Amino acid sequence: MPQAYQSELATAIAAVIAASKICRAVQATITADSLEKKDKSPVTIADYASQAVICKIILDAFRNDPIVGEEDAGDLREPANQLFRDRTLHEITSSGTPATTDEMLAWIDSGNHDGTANRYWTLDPIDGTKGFLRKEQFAVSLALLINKRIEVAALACPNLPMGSGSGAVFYAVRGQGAFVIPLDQPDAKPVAVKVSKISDPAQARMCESVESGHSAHDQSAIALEKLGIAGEPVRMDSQAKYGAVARGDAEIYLRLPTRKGYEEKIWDHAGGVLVLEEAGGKVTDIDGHPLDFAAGSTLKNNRGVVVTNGLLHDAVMAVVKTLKFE
Ligand SMILES: Nc1ncnc2c1ncn2[C@@H]1O[C@H](COP(=O)(O)O)[C@@H](OP(=O)(O)O)[C@H]1O
Ligand SMILES: [Mg+2]
Ligand SMILES: [Mg+2]
Ligand SMILES: [Mg+2]
Repeated sequence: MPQAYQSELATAIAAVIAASKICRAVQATITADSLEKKDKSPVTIADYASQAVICKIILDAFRNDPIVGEEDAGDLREPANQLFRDRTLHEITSSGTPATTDEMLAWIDSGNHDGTANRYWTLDPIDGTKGFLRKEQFAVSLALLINKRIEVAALACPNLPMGSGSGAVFYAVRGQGAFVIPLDQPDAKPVAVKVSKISDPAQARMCESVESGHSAHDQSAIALEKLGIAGEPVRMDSQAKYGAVARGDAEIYLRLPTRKGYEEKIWDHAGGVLVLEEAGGKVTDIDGHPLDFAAGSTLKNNRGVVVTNGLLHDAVMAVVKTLKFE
């Protein structure tokens, strides 16, 4: 029997690779250049160009598929942002995708679905925009959800070490395992991705967001101490943290709530979660509940995220339950 979702997987991998190349080109040239969105978070020409190109590739292959993307073209349509808009178009066309301004804006806005369909993609065109601006880690994350379950994921981490170079593309289909290929050699033999076998909490390595506004660093420090882990957590932007736990570079990724009422976005997790689970890892919220991807575009039924290699999950949860949050 042919394996399920092979054409979706091939499309997803091609899309995140095409977008990663644009992001890399922009990251090599920008000097802290971003617009501020209404929620005060930054967005760059690369976020927009990545979303445009990925939406185009998905729609060329699966014309009727809804896409729940992080960005929309509202700000780009503002007359005041013409230069920003033109530079975004320039990045897209110079990557080899001919486009008019109207086509570009329409591709970006095709990512405006709300996550209520039976089948849809969710896209984070640049996850970790703050890391991208610091020229550190970021990810391009794409996942296909069917009947509210993640079935296919492609997660490109252009700056993550990979062999002797950098740039890793993780991917997974539910039930088929997780794999990684080098971003610059997509035809290389895929390598199976597996979590580490460490089961002693004191030996574990923990990662968390660089941004203390995205994850409570004071609480994770307490968790480290209670688990008996010496040293500092590794701070890293984006869903590269899911890749790091999936391939055994770390055993724990904590994302602890910093403020009441924040709802995690599905595009910040879907790609990473399937890769992690197919690599043998486990993810829940801080109460030990599974992440609920059936609630629209946010994980509104969950608070925080606890990721482990599976073996350490109970030990980590026992400590997380003693922490104090807003
Ligand atoms: N208060 C908050 N708590 C948790 N995550 C938040 C947050 N405010 C913003 N974020 C999300 O944190 C993501 C980055 O995660 P990390 O800090 O692990 O790199 C951002 O994704 P984008 O960079 O795609 O906007 C954004 O969606
Ligand atoms: Mg953002
Ligand atoms: Mg994100
Ligand atoms: Mg983003």
